[in-house]
Amino acid sequence: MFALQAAVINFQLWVRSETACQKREGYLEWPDYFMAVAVLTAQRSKDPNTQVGACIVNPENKIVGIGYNGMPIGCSDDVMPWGKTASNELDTKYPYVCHAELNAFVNKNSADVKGCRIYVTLFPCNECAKLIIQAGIKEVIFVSDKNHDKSEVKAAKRLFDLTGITYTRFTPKRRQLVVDFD
Ligand SMILES: Nc1ccn([C@H]2C[C@H](O)[C@@H](COP(=O)(O)O)O2)c(=O)n1
Ligand SMILES: [Zn+2]
Repeated sequence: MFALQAAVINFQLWVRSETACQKREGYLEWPDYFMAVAVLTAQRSKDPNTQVGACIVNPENKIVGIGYNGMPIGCSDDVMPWGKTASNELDTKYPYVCHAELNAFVNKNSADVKGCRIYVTLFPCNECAKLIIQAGIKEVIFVSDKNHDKSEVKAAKRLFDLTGITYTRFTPKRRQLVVDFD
């Protein structure tokens, strides 16, 4: 009788420790993680209207570059214009602001980005599409396509189609990810 009880107890301990050795559930999966990095990076932007973030990821799921839209280095955010319209186009942000994708390439920490994918919060314009193609990026994952009717975006899609670069709207696994410093 005593021997039998001991055997039962041991078995229960084994079951409990097996459960504890399972991997954690609800962890952040790669796509949500990379897009969250792009979204968080966009929060660095000083653009009062549209904040964009980009995150370049290599085939080994390593982040090799991140960027957000901002004025060139040395051009004070407090002096440069941030408006969309002005009587003179030179007094708007457009001729000066560096796009998030451009900054992600410039900030890259690897020799090249061939075969990488880029996570962007806004669909790339034609100028960024050219950079994406020339750099050897194979896949674009985007959140917003709010400028889909603009020729910059239409041209970007034409370039991607011609060069076989895929572009996919991001479908998150989870709707919200809270960063809580508390
Ligand atoms: N793929 C893109 C498209 C745009 N941007 C930047 C450029 C501007 O700072 C802003 C767009 O401003 P809006 O015309 O919406 O007032 O977004 C970028 O970084 N990447
Ligand atoms: Zn662009």
